[in-house]
Amino acid sequence: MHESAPQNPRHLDQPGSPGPSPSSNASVEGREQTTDVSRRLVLKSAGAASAGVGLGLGLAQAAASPAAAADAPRRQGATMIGVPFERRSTVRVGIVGLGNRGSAMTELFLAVPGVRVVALCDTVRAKAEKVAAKVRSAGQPAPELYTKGQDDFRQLCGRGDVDFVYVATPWEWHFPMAEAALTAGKHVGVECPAAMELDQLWRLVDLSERTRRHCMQLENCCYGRNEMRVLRMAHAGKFGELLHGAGAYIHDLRELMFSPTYYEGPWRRQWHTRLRGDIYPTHGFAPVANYMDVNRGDRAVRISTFGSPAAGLAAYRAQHMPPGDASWKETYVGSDMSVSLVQTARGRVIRLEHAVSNPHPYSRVNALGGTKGAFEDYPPRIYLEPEMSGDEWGDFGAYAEWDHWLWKEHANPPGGHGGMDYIMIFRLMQSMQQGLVPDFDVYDAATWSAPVPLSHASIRAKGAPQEIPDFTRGLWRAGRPGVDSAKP
Ligand SMILES: NC(=O)c1ccc[n+]([C@@H]2O[C@H](COP(=O)([O-])OP(=O)(O)OC[C@H]3O[C@@H](n4cnc5c(N)ncnc54)[C@H](O)[C@@H]3O)[C@@H](O)[C@H]2O)c1
Repeated sequence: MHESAPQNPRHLDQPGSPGPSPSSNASVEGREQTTDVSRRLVLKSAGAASAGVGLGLGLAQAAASPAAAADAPRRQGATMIGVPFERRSTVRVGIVGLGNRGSAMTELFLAVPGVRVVALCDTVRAKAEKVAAKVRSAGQPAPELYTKGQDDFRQLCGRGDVDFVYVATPWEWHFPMAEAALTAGKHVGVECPAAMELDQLWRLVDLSERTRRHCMQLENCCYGRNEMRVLRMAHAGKFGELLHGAGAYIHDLRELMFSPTYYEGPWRRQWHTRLRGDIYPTHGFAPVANYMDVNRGDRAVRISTFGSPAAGLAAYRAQHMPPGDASWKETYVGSDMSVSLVQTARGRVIRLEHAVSNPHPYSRVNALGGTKGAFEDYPPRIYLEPEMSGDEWGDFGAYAEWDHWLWKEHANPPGGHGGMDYIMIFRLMQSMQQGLVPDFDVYDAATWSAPVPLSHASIRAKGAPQEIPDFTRGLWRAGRPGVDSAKP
């Protein structure tokens, strides 16, 4: 079974490397540790508890509250909101991590006109050579390879001829790699999630502001055809006043997580020995955050999470793994199903779910509701007044006129996940070539990833709400374009 699941192009995967986290104390032996992860986030959120951005507070009251901004570390540079890329006819890309994801995404970078893949990095030389062959067969010069160990990505980041670094490595590497790219003066796009700890998210915000380089969460689901259509309809008022939404990552990854060959080592499974909550929130959270203009007129202010027992991975191991397999040393603490509720400054509610360890058909839920109707995905269905009535869902296919211009222009995009990967890369490269403001920025990356540490902290605190920091430091109130872009 291949996680990218070409059988169903809408399935999203997570592809890994062994080795302990460079930045956490997580135990490979499996005992959950009260690591820096939970300590740091509890410290941060305790301060924000006085934020006054409470349940049901209206926008005006929320806006009047100084506490979220007060909780933020001191700004070290001007905001990156609304900052355009420097215009360049050719974008020169360096790619770090050439496993399942990095290798497939290289093909998409190569498919966009005006993009050159100039450097590749992976600790496994054979993987770099394989992807280099793809670059050459696309007619581009042989890329430089960086395969001399776990820190060679720093050399790639330091090259003078790289404009953009794409990071597709195990989660524990996302932060150090994004940090290195920004520090070297490069724009960086990071796979999901952007970082695993709250202080790392703040550090990315600070670094992006200081270096004047964009740090972006490459959340491909924001570019799904359904998501973009719902986004446009929501912004046009078709659902009325938006009230609630839901997003999820429900994907049975047991076979892949125990496969000796699919990921580069057991990194993906080992995160289940460290954190209890929603360790992969962005696929579900980001599209709904876009519908609700989070960081563009609304703000995610707090999260409460409850987690079920962790039983699925141990049950799978008992059935499939031979005695003596290294996995028998692991203790899984991650909740098989974690359910989070996020409240926004305008009082809206977003439900997030994460479940990857039990039998269940794939779903990102992707739901939205307002005063005039509702949408639910998997399968897509819509209920809008006055078109529908009598408790009968309507045909979402009938609303194709609401497709985003990117989908109207690229009806059959290449690549996996139904084409949204390509649409995202095309749009990002277009923004860099034309000198546009990116559709999403470091504030979105930090907000969408914040449930990783905060859901863990909430579960440990018996579901107690954890304040989500205002990474914009007060600038979330102004409306501005995002993924719902105008055609340039
Ligand atoms: N957005 C999506 O739809 C999507 C889909 C799949 C994977 N992902 C993300 O992509 C990332 C990679 O997943 P994957 O399935 O490709 O995993 P993988 O294990 O197949 O690939 C990771 C690669 O990183 C390399 N690597 C590890 N440490 C490194 C280091 N220090 N320097 C250089 N290279 C290093 C490994 O050798 C491996 O080739 C993860 O963050 C995952 O969540 C996102």
